[in-house]
Amino acid sequence: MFDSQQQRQALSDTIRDLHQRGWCDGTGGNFSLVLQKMPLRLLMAPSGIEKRKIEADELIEVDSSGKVIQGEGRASAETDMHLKIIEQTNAKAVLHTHSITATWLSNHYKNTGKITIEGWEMLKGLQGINSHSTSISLPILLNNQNLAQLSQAAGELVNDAPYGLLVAGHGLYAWGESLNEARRHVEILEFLLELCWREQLIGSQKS
Ligand SMILES: CSCCC(=O)C(=O)COP(=O)(O)O
Ligand SMILES: [Zn+2]
Repeated sequence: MFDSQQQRQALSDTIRDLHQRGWCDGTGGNFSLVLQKMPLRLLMAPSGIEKRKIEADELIEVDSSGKVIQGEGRASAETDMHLKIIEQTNAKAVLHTHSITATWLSNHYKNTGKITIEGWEMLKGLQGINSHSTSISLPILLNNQNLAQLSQAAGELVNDAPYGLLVAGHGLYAWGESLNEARRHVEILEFLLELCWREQLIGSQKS
């Protein structure tokens, strides 16, 4: 079992790595790790912090109502989304990225409410998938600055979602039963979205 300092280090390392991938530029994205389930204690990046240089001691602890219980700064504007996903699934970590690919595709497909992805070997990186011959539907929610409404809408979808969902014109939420699993799911989903985007680009060049 990791102690709290190791968890801080693991989460801040993950955030900086995701920044290096170009998936949370500037202050974009937010990230959480469950320290304790009952009562809930969530380790999170504070609101408005640059993800490029976040350090372990800058992370804050948040309770089940989104109140900061340890550390400096405000809770993320999107804390409700993290709380809802953790409340409704077995997630121990939620990673929210703002890649160009997820931002563009979620906007492009927002009227269909989902992106269907099928047939790729990399699908097997998602927990529970054992064959390329499968199909996932990544739900897309319309963006909403009212986080109570956005998280309620997310709550209706998370149990059928493939460890991820998109918010239109905004980004990806991915989760897992450990920080490692959540990170793998971000990498897999971002990879699959990148394939969709490149297919779109090739398609639009042909026509
Ligand atoms: C330029 S980031 C806009 C806000 C956002 O979508 C995000 O993920 C970061 O919000 P936070 O309050 O966690 O800084
Ligand atoms: Zn965001």
